[in-house]
Amino acid sequence: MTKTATLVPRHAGTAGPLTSLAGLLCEWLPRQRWFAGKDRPLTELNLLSMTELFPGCLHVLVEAGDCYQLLLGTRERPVPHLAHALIGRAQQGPLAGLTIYDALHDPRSARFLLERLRHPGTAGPLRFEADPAVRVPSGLAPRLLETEQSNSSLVYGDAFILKVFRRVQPGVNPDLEVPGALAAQGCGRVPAPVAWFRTAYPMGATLGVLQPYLPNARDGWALALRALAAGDDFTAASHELGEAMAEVHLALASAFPRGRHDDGARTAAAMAERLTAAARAVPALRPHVPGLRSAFDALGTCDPGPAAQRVHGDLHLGQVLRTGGEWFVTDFEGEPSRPLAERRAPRSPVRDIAGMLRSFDYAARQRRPWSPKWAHRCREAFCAGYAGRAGWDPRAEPALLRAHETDRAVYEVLYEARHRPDWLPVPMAAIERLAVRGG
Ligand SMILES: Nc1ncnc2c1ncn2[C@@H]1O[C@H](COP(=O)(O)OP(=O)(O)O)[C@@H](O)[C@H]1O
Ligand SMILES: O=P(O)(O)O[C@H]1O[C@H](CO)[C@@H](O[C@H]2O[C@H](CO)[C@@H](O)[C@H](O)[C@H]2O)[C@H](O)[C@H]1O
Repeated sequence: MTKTATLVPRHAGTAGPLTSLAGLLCEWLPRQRWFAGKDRPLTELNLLSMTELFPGCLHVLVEAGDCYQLLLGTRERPVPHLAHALIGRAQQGPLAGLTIYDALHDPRSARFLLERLRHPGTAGPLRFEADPAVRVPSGLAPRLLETEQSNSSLVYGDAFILKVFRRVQPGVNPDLEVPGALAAQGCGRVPAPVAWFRTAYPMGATLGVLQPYLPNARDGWALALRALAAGDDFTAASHELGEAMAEVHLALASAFPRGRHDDGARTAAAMAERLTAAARAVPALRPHVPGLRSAFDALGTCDPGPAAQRVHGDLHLGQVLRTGGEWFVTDFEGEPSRPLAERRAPRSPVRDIAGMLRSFDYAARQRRPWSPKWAHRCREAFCAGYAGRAGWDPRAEPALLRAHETDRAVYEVLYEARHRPDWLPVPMAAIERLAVRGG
């Protein structure tokens, strides 16, 4: 399928005139939801690699603060049905005269990409691999998910979903590593990878993962909002979610080496450091810093809870899917802004529990007037479900839970300030509450 694979050596593509590829990308990248460097104008980027994946589709890695993966469709003439995916028309450089699109929006390119995954092999520095035990049929119709995402996902015939990582870091991506390891443990709560692709240049890194698609699934966020709007109880679902998370934590603890019990003082110092960095970026946090710090300091004296282990790392209601009366857990990438080594390190499982508890609060705050009792009931049910399976009750050590919830709320403040400033009041309300209680 792949005819040629051209690796363009590291090459400084300064923005300059907006009609070069680099110039077009400097305009286009900051408009993408998954682009992290929105805080300042993008004036320069480096083209790290460019590989022809198939005729009319280039695989590109660019350095623009971080390394980003792009699939660029090139056409001789504008294509009206791809107008929404237009990057622009290059007037200089190797692509001069071509109209360039985000190829993931183009069904033709998306079909070719699936073909590549169905046939393991290489294309320049790219390597396509697959689980030989799973048969992926050809000709499945692609559709690009339009949900708010940190990456881009293509669904093929409602049978498989391909996540194309946008921000690429060296090393194996946990979203390939963890589901693979959990499948080997027989954990049925996480869809197992069936094919994936990586690059060897300019670093060894995972680029995308194909998994079975869970048909007719609704994510926990949509289900929680629906329950809230209808005045329905969500405690039974929350209880089952707690059980499911405990199962996933147990499987993670068997699949990966465990760490020691968290050293409270060290964890508190790391949390305080994240708070300092967040307060530097978000002035609204600054008055609360002393109160929030005292929530962390309590870690020095409270029970450390369960030993550190691999965790999900960015758990919230949007990461869990329900279908056939069961919960499934997705997206093991961790917090996208953190370095990969940190995301792969053993952490306290309380981190995940805190993430989900914060998510009940986020959901409750979508209703007017907001519904703290609803969130409280969900928290209790989730913790009870977790305790029943894991043998450890997250409510046993309130200071531990509060410190992790505070750390998570600080992350959320930074996340919202960068990506969705309109949402900032949601984690800020929690910050105000946690700072007072912590103080
Ligand atoms: N195996 C799956 N089956 C069905 N839907 C899925 C599956 N995996 C992910 N999704 C959905 O795809 C969307 C994006 O997935 P996610 O892993 O959260 O991406 P990102 O890391 O880019 O935010 C979410 O709406 C999620 O619910
Ligand atoms: O893109 P990801 O799913 O990997 O996660 C990032 O985006 C999430 C929002 O889409 C963000 O989650 C926050 O908002 C949710 C509601 O939209 C809420 O349920 C979560 O509790 C809250 O943290 C997540 O933090 C971020 O990493």
